[in-house]
Amino acid sequence: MNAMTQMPVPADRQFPDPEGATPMMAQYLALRAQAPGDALLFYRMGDFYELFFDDAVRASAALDIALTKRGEHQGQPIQMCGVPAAASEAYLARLIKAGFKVAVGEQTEDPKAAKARGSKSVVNRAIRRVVTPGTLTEDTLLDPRSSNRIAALARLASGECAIAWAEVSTGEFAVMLVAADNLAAELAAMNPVELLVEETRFKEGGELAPRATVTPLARAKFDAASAERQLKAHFAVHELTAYGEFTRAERSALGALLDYLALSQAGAPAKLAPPRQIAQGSVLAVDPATRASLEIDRTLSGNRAGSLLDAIDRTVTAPGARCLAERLARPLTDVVQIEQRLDAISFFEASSELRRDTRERLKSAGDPERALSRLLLGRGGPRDLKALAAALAEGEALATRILAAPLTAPPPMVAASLAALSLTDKPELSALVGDLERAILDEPPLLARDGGFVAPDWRPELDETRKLRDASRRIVAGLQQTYAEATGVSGLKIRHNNVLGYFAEVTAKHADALMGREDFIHRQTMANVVRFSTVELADLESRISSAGERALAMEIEVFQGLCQRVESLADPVRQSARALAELDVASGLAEWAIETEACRPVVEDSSVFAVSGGRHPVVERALQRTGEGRFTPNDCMLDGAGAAAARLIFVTGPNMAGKSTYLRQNALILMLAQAGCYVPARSARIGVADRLYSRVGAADDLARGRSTFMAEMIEASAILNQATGRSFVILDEIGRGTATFDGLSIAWAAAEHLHGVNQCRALFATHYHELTRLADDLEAAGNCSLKAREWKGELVFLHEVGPGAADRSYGIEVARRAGLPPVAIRRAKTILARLESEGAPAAALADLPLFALSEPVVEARESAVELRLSDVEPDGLAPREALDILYQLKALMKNE
Ligand SMILES: Nc1ncnc2c1ncn2[C@@H]1O[C@H](COP(=O)(O)OP(=O)(O)OP(=O)(O)O)[C@@H](O)[C@H]1O
Repeated sequence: MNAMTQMPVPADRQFPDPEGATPMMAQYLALRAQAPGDALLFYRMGDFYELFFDDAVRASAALDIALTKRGEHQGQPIQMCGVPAAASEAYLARLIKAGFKVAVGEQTEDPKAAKARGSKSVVNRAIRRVVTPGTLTEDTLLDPRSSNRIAALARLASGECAIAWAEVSTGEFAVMLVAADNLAAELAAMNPVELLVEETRFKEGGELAPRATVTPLARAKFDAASAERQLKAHFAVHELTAYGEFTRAERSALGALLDYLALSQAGAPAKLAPPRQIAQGSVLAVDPATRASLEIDRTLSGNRAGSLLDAIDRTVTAPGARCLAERLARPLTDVVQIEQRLDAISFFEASSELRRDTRERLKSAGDPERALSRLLLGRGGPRDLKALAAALAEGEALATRILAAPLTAPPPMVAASLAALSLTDKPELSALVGDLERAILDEPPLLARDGGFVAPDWRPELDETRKLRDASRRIVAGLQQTYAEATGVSGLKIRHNNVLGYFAEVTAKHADALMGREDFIHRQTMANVVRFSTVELADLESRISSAGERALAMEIEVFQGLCQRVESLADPVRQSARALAELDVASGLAEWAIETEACRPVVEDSSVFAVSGGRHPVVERALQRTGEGRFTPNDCMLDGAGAAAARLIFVTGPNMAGKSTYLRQNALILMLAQAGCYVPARSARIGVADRLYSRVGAADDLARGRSTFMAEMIEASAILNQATGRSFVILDEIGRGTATFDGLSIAWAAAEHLHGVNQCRALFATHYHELTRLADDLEAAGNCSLKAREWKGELVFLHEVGPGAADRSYGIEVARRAGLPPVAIRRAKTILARLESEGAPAAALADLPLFALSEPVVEARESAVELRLSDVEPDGLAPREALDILYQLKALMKNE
């Protein structure tokens, strides 16, 4: 979502006052006043949702539908547009995507009941929900493979900050304290679609979470004391300590979020799990710039294809895909937890048969998490019930299959999943699954509203009523024949509509045959046909409709009964759904590991980073796909303590040799290892990092008014200010965006700072060869370089990392390959030769980066004669041409 789509509707819009309004318009304006100002109001009128006034203007423009008028209010025409209720989800989806919120006002009584109160009364209506990006539950509106979080940010005057977040569709509800300078990193990890902030912090919210819709709330909503009351009431506990010791900021964030969810669900708040408190520092901090530059879940251009997540995702279910995305978004720092995840992968890696069976079974598990949440919110249907039953039954079968495998005992994480999935020790859940399977037809309709989903044999009374209804229908069908014979009109038809009920219909020319008869009562004459009712038909009609109504009422009762049972077992159902997702992730990662020869990393509490044969999973895949050759694996050895290896390594080498790839692949390996995944390497020993930073060629951040160089410096200063001895940093060509000496000085100082002050593990790619000399002076710094070779006049990149600094950059060769005009290439070679041949006459020249243009070169302007000569290829000249050129040169000399 971009900045343009944020809050397109100001909260303080004015609607007309109700003075002089028709009763319906008065009701509309009352509802409009209740709805949040920044939301559009969908006002249900029969089969349509109508929008009026400013709402109509905005919605008709956003949806590209006709803007019309309906009557007048206070002498002004009322603008109106509408969408059919049956297709409203598609329109909602488009509005939400465009950054709107929508309050849905429904009819809360039967129009007949309103009529009974008097002919002028208006059908009662109420706002049933406010649809916002963060409170969606509909499958059609959600991306099945990504989570849909809503977060609230509380910042106290004391500086204490907390973020609470929830996933309405799964019931997740959590909170964590966050250091102010980590807010952006945490929000990037969480990736909420909607962020609630105090109204005075609206702008800051947009900066912290540029991809979210930012919703400003009144300051009072963040009041910690009322938050505590609300939380206690919601979870029906005396003390919140049951769930943890929450600080004021945490309570404030949780309360604001809960309140918003309750309001958006119009008093029927989402069924959330009790708040989970996430410890600070339990997650590898990765700031938004790093996350973006490493292309974790989407590429810099915003696509999932080409990201790390896309490269390693072999999950077969939507909840599995969401769980994997979550792990990559929040890699861990706790070695024990990481090891547990790795154990689960190893378990599935060990047996290909078990892995295949597991993945096969999971494919039919569906998305029980989201089905459950829809049912809990009263928005589910029979299909959701059936989906839950299928998932739970599949889970049970899977647990039995895995436990029966002739393997070593499953590791703790897998064992916990199997325990959650087993139904043998959960009689109530098991009975529910059995009942759901028997009670609901195999392919039930989406909604319960129209019935037709309860299986035969489930309720004998229902079967009886249905039989009655069907028998009456058969009698009606039989009557057509009887009436045709009795009247002698063979074309007589029995039809049905909502106004007349069942009636006999004949063409106009046969009407007389029925008109005179007592048993046929004339009801309607149309252009071509005439309609009659009979006592018999009326009687059957009432029998059919009352049987139908009774059958529907029974079906709804069955549905509600089953929903209540699901609700009372929501916790174990949720745990089973989670277990399926985790088994999907573990077996999927094992599949990926085998397919790509990834290895299990040794993860430890140390400052070592030792990777042998490391690869970049995305670049490798791209090379395979395009058939451009094999990826060259490379080692990387760092030690924050400076004992086993250098802690800071300068990476040099020609352009295009693979420096950026090398830097990124090591950052990705660290991230994957801490997320509890295997890593693309022959072997890896990874000391857990607290923060990961990557400064790799920032693009212009013009939207926020920052030049490339400014953006680069902001990121670099964050790193130098925040990186600790346990952090891991990759820096790519820092300082290149400014004048040479400035750039070199900045790079130099940054390297010294990282080495001496931050003392973190760092890879530092640079074209400033002067920097490589630092490796001799700094006790724990080293050099490595990517090799290239000239072969038959062509430059060949080996993509191989070796010790020591690069000797040459081959920049001009790369420029030639890129198609710079030959004359410019020749010119560049001349300048380079001059720069190199002058050795070190002055400090300034000596300190020049090897291959950048700079001021002294501009002074060394060539004469016209020299320029003309440099274009001459003597071997290709005929004697006559050579003579001509000599004359030209003499003329040029005269002019100079
Ligand atoms: N280890 C490798 N094995 C095979 N090909 C590689 C390897 N590393 C990089 N490449 C290929 O080389 C291309 C250039 O790599 P990369 O962008 O990392 O170079 P660079 O040295 O950072 O270049 P520059 O200095 O111009 O930014 C990649 O797109 C990739 O196709």
